[in-house]
Amino acid sequence: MLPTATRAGKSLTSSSKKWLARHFDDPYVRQRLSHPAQYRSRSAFKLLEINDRHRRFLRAPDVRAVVDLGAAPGGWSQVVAGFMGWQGETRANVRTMQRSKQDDGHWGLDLDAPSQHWGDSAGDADVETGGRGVVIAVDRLRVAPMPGVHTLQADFLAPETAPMVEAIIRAKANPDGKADVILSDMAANATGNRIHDTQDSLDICHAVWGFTSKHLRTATSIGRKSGGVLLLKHFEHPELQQFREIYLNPNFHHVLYIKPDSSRAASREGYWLCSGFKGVIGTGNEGSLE
Ligand SMILES: C[S@@+](CC[C@H](N)C(=O)[O-])C[C@H]1O[C@@H](n2cnc3c(N)ncnc32)[C@H](O)[C@@H]1O
Repeated sequence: MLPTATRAGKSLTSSSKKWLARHFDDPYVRQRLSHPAQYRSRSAFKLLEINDRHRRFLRAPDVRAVVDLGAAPGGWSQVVAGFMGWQGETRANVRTMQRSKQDDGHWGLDLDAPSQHWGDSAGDADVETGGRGVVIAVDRLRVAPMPGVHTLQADFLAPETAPMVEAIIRAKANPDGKADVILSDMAANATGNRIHDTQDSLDICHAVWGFTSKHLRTATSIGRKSGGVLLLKHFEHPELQQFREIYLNPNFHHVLYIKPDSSRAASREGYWLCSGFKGVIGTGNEGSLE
């Protein structure tokens, strides 16, 4: 069935109509809408593809703390929580999704509902099955609760956010305040101005790197040479390439550029999959596994 927005096409501008036509023609959007996991976003397929093709870093049984930055509406968090053995949607969420699906046929989530800053799914756990570890989902937008995922609605570029994320990691049975995997799918709204958009992407990459240098577990502490993984979205540009050379290449055993098939060809986005974190001297996160 066509989404309500499409059925109400008369009130849309021609560019919105074109966007909707492209959107619902997209095989990954179709896959999302029919997939039994009810992924909240098309982006979920990017993470599944990256994980399947490259080292299956999310499947390692020693992964017990994952930070998902730019998590809304929650597709990546769903994928990770699934790998950690968390299953199901909270009953309240299923109701919200069913209602929203009827209402807008789009994301399937009520993003305007009141925010749950320190969301703990335990109270809604009647449809979930228990997994191991925790996913911490951070976004400026609300991420509706799901089993195994703790949500924080905050701007990651604000200085007070990183300490809040660290506090959640510590509170969730990781007293060292460190995560095994850090994912960032954060992207500022594109303006079309190349200089502006490049600067936004650089700002995000710097903020994520600042957090990673202090809070990603090292390969040494995990005991695996490929342990300690950062997946970082960025926009392709020579300045971003420089960022990679200065901050990522020296501090990880492997850094791989990935443009998933599921990423739209017209988009300048790409991902760096960085594995085997060596630790950074002077951040309190030293150590290497040579
Ligand atoms: C492509 S979407 C992420 C999709 C998500 N990975 C999923 O699978 O559902 C990018 C997200 O980054 C978020 N974002 C952008 N800048 C941010 C910031 N400074 N702090 C927090 N979130 C941010 C946006 O709100 C948006 O939800």
